[in-house]
Amino acid sequence: MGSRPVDEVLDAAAAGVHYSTLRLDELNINGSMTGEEQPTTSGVENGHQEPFVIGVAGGASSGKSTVCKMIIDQLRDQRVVVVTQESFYYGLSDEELVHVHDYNFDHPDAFDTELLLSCMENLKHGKAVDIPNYNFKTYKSVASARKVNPSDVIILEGILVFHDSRVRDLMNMKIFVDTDADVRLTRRIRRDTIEKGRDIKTVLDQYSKFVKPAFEDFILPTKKYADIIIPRGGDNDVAIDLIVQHIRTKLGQHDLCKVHPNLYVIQTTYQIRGMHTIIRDAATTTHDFIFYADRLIRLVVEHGLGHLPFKEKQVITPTGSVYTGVEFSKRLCGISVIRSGESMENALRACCKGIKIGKILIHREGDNGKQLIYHNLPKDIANRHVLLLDPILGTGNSAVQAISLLLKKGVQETNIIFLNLISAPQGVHVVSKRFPRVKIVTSEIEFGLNDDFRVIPGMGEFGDRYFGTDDYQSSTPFFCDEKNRVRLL
Ligand SMILES: Nc1ncnc2c1ncn2[C@@H]1O[C@H](COP(=O)(O)OP(=O)(O)O)[C@@H](O)[C@H]1O
Ligand SMILES: Nc1ccn([C@@H]2O[C@H](COP(=O)(O)O)[C@@H](O)[C@H]2O)c(=O)n1
Ligand SMILES: [Mg+2]
Repeated sequence: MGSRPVDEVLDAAAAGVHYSTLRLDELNINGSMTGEEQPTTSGVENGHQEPFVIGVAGGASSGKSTVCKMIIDQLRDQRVVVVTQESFYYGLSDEELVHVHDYNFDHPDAFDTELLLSCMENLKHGKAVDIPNYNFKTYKSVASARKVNPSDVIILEGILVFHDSRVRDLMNMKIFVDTDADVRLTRRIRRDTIEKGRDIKTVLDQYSKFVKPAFEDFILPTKKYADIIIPRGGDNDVAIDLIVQHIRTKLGQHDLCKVHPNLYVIQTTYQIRGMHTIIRDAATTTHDFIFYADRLIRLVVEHGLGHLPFKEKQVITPTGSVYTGVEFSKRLCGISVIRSGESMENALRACCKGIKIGKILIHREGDNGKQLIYHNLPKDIANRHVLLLDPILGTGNSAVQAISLLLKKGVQETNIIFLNLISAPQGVHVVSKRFPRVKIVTSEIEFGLNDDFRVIPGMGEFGDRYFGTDDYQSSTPFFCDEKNRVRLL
């Protein structure tokens, strides 16, 4: 396929066609399309783009896991998976267990490198794998393996991940976390006594007998293979930032927030990821779905309110001091897009006492045609800031209809904040292109749209799941097809 200017691609999307072929990773910074036109699924699944494999090595407690977490947090709109070398420790035999203090866990032979290699090769070729689940207390792998799906970015971290040349050769980027030996020892003492329940004498004995010599003999010599050496590990924000930028460039994917300055994705945390994991799970009960969706909606609403203009205000505290703060904007209303947007009304009411909430109903005919069929808006809406509520931004068609109506009613574009739980890049492009001054606040960016214009990975029909009118039950059987898509039986 030849190059197409970026505007043309976006216009095609805005016209309601080609959504399923618009991929952010086809847009390079110069605004041309790169690569084959593909349906909107993972590059891995399409077989045209291998995942980007990053190796993170360094001494024990140098901050490898911390660096990985920081990279993942910054790559928030990419699918990233971390594989740790620790998962591939050989289990100890009964005989070895008796003499566990003589076992060298820092020697390359302590790891099942053949199994690690085969898992990494499969992941690199887009196949899901089962990663062993190693238990540091029993010194054995537990029966239940961890299923790891292919992703855009695979991070392999561990003390000796650069030791075997075959493993190194799978890596697109090699990072060595270089932290002072005293710092590593201090952290190790804290971690092994608190988290692993070991006594300090055992920790120090293991350190001088095995950990320190192995660092010098096996780990430090692999530093020469690193493309990037990060001094001070997780404290080195600049290095992490540069690494993330490089990964994005290599993937041909650019931070949506940089492409669209009107887009605000709330800072992710493991709590937020955990809540998303629950509401995206097809097996989650209606009760749990509502509970966790409500928690996430509340976060999005609070974040959205933070974008309203404030006036400075001074108050006198009970100690007689002056506190200089701000005053909430008063001319505000919420507009929910029926039906799923109504699920966001309670959170808005809980944050803004007595707020007026209007409604818009858009009927979906197929997916190219969307028709506005009902609206009930506050009469003075033109003078208000509007929080537009819809948990899912997919193609952007409904949003365009809703925002067009608000503008027709005299609302200023800059006074509209569109609140979503999840947003597909296609929808973000479409809304931002038409209404660049509308702020979009969301909690996660999706991978894209499938051939039926549904958001993927998504969470199904939000309204049905929230209001309990769906047929997803915890017992609903499903399977993952060859492309790792969930199929209901
Ligand atoms: N920059 C840092 N400042 C303070 N503590 C840190 C820092 N980096 C890591 N830690 C702590 O040190 C311990 C080891 O870090 P971790 O990232 O797990 O190291 P590794 O994976 O290399 O063993 C953890 O308890 C972690 O919270
Ligand atoms: N049963 C085990 C297995 C490993 N170790 C130590 O873990 C360190 C590697 O983990 P990092 O997160 O620090 O990379 C390594 O130094 C092993 O000695 C252990 O103590 N017990
Ligand atoms: Mg670690």
